[in-house]
Amino acid sequence: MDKLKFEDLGLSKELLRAVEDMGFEEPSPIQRQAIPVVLEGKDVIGQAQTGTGKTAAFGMPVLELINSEKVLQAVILCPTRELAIQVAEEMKKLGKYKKGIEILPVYGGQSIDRQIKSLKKGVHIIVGTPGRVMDHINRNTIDLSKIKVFVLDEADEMLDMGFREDIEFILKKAPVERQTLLFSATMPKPILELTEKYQKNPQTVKVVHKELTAPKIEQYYFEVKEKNKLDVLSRVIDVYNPYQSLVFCNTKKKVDELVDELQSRGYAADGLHGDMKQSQRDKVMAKFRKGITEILVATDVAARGIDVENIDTVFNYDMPQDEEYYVHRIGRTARAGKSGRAFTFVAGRDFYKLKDIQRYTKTKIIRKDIPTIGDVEEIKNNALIERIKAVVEEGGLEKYSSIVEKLLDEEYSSLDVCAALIKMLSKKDDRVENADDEFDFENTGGAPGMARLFINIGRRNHITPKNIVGAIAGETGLPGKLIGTIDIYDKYTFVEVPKEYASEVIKVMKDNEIKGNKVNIEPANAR
Ligand SMILES: Nc1ncnc2c1ncn2[C@@H]1O[C@H](COP(=O)(O)OP(=O)(O)OP(=O)(O)O)[C@@H](O)[C@H]1O
Ligand SMILES: [Mg+2]
Repeated sequence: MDKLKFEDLGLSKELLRAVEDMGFEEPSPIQRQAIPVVLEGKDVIGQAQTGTGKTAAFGMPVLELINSEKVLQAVILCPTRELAIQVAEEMKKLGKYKKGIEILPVYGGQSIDRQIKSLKKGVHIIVGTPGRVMDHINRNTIDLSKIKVFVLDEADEMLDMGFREDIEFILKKAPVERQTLLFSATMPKPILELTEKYQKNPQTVKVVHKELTAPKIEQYYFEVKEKNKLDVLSRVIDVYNPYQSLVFCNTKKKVDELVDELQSRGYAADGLHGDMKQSQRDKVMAKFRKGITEILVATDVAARGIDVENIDTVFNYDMPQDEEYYVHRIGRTARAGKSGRAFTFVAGRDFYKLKDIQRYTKTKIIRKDIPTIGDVEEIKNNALIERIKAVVEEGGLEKYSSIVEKLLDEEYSSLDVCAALIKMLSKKDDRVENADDEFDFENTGGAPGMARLFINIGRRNHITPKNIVGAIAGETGLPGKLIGTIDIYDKYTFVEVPKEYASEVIKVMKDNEIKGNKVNIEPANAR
């Protein structure tokens, strides 16, 4: 069975040529198994891991099942607009040599008039989202009476409660003798029971694996506190240096916030969610596909089906709501035989969900230590050393030598001069100075609700408790009465501040000055 080539699957030479153009050397297992069954005219439930070519597994036989008569013969439904666009693109590539076959993506947010114009010209296959397809049915601009084949990509998602009514409405408009194909990486039982209703003697084509997730994804988790997620994300990105990554949040608001924060830290990040205008969504996707955007922060709108070649890392910044979503989210990496990594942030009660996910996917998600500031620095230093070496190797430095000589004449050592230059260089892209995730304010010995902080002020000649409270209040905007100093010793003091402000106080006061004395501040239990 595994020896079957594209030529053995009963496909026309037009499709074989297209597949060759696309660089597919041999069919993937789901393609080997599903294509002949669909060509035989059977209904199919196709399940195979993410990134294993399910699109072509239904796309190729769909293209073979239709003829050039100018009527709508196939409908492919997808849960999101981005996926509809992508699947239509792949279908167009596959159908490149099938002359006179028109394929049209039909999705919300795009001018309906323009779609109607295109539909009027005669279209053989539409790839659409349920809402917009329904809209066209109601306007009589789509006629399903000649439909031969119907595909639900991401079938479980499409048949989930949210989409079911729309799907049923659409399916009822198609002839009963049509073929119905369902594809997804996940097929939860309740959905399988439902398929009876929509299919006739469906044949299940399941590429069996022990685990549900794609095999080449290394799966890790970090134990984090909610408030430290941003710093942990920055550190992990700095240390692992992903080529392109996808970061999943559970809400649109969180996506917007995280994008702002990442951008202000200097990362090439962008966001994608359902509240954005379609033109904006299209721009974001185009920039991400081109590799201009390195980090795409998204809601689950990007979880299913999206195929971007260079995503090597997926972050579950928020724990996915259900097990299936974990599978689809991390499946945005390690596609078509490549490898990838998935990092899941586990905060508090998420731990129980993590266990459920592992049970469902039959995989082990391995705990990883959060990179320390030291790790980040080491990586950055190494990168800097490499950069400097490369510049030295490149040569052409004569022009700058005279400046160095001038400095050396002034009795600075060459070591001092170099160190100063490196300091100037690395200040530019220092994104993690404020990282604070190591702080634990639970056992600082403060009064209830308060965190006890240790402050070292060096030579604190004329510093009084009032000075300290005043400085902290002034710098942080925290009401002075909330801050209680405990004791001033020779060179250090303890301060108590409300726990929820403690990390902010440390951030703001660190490397600050009180009466001309440098402040060093940390939780009392960190010493
Ligand atoms: N036979 C093949 N050989 C090489 N690459 C292939 C082959 N078939 C498909 N691909 C490529 O593999 C990638 C993943 O395919 P596709 O998007 O169809 O996966 P999928 O199984 O639908 O995944 P998901 O469950 O995430 O939707 C695409 O870039 C596709 O072009
Ligand atoms: Mg797919």
